[in-house]
Amino acid sequence: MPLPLIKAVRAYVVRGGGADYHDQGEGHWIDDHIATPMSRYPEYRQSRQSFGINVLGTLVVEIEAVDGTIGFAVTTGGEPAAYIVEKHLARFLEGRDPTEVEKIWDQMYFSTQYYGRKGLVVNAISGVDLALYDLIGKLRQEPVYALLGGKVRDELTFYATGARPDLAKELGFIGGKMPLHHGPAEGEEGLRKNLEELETMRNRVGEDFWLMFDCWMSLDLNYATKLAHKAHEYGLKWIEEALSPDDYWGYRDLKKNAPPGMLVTTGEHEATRWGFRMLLEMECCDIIQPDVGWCGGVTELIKIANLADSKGVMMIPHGSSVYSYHFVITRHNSPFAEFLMMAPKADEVVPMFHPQLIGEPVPVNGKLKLGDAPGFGVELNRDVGLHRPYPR
Ligand SMILES: C[C@H](O)[C@H](O)CC(=O)C(=O)O
Ligand SMILES: [Mg+2]
Repeated sequence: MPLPLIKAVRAYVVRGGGADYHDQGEGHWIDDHIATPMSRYPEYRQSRQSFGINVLGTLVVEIEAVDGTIGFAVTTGGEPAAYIVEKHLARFLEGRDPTEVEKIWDQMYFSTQYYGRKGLVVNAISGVDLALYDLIGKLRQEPVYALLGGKVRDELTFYATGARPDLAKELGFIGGKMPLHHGPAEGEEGLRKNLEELETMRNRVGEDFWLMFDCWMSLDLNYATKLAHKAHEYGLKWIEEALSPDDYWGYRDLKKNAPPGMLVTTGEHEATRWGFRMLLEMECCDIIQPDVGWCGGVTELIKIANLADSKGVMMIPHGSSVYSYHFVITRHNSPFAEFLMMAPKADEVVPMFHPQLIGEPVPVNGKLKLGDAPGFGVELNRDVGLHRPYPR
């Protein structure tokens, strides 16, 4: 039976937490002297908010069908992304059949290609695509994982990202990914401190628990190679996003020169099948980490995941809560998932996209069974101060 046509697309902006998970209060581990490409400037070293990491805020996209059913999604991009959704992308959806996902994606991408391709525009496209999947699921009364071919395993298994892998172990996660705190501009002393932190955590968690470093694009090839070799002594499982996302050549060389057994991972700031094709064909990494809210949405992630699968590369999406859980549960090359610890001290499991999602599931003992609620299985919290800057 044909689904009701799309009546309206609306884009809202929300401040504080949620999809823009770096928009946190003072004292949160996620904003405490984390190495970034801006760490070369001492005045921007202590806080990522100081250089504007949270300047955009959260984007909420709603798509309403003529029967009143609403699909929605949250991602980042804030007001500029809301402008793109309302003024440019909405025309490719309103009046159309919601199941035309491929054609809608194609039209959104190619109509914006002259100013888009990556970053903010693909972020906005991702938000629309996720809301469209949520709408189709809600109209068909099926969870998104069922639309994607169904579960290949009963439950999700998680590692945790946060400043306290030792506590993550107690909470039942299979591993802990810690932020790197000191970049190349902090010299040998910074390198020593990075290694001391790793050693401390290794001593606390024992030999077998996975420990990883998230370098958030902050290093150069020499530093990353040196860090990888020194960290090997403490059993570092992977080195993540060590270099600029544009430095495919650097990633290729880092992977070639990494110590045996240590994985090189990247991709959370990469977008589309073409960006990931570069990473895969140049053999830049062992795990690709697309963020489904940034890389082009589910429609594009299907293509990215298939490319990775054909190369025998794992695809472990970056964060993004329910939007990645529904995908990961359907893929053999995504054997585990990331959980981002949003508690300020990384000492308890709290919903990743709080306060924007109602009913957001969280891992218990590092595991999660997905329910069968339609769409992505969550509702939008309308009490978070939704602001629609560009009503039509
Ligand atoms: C901890 C990282 O710096 C960043 O905030 C999150 C991230 O890159 C990840 O979860 O991966
Ligand atoms: Mg990361």
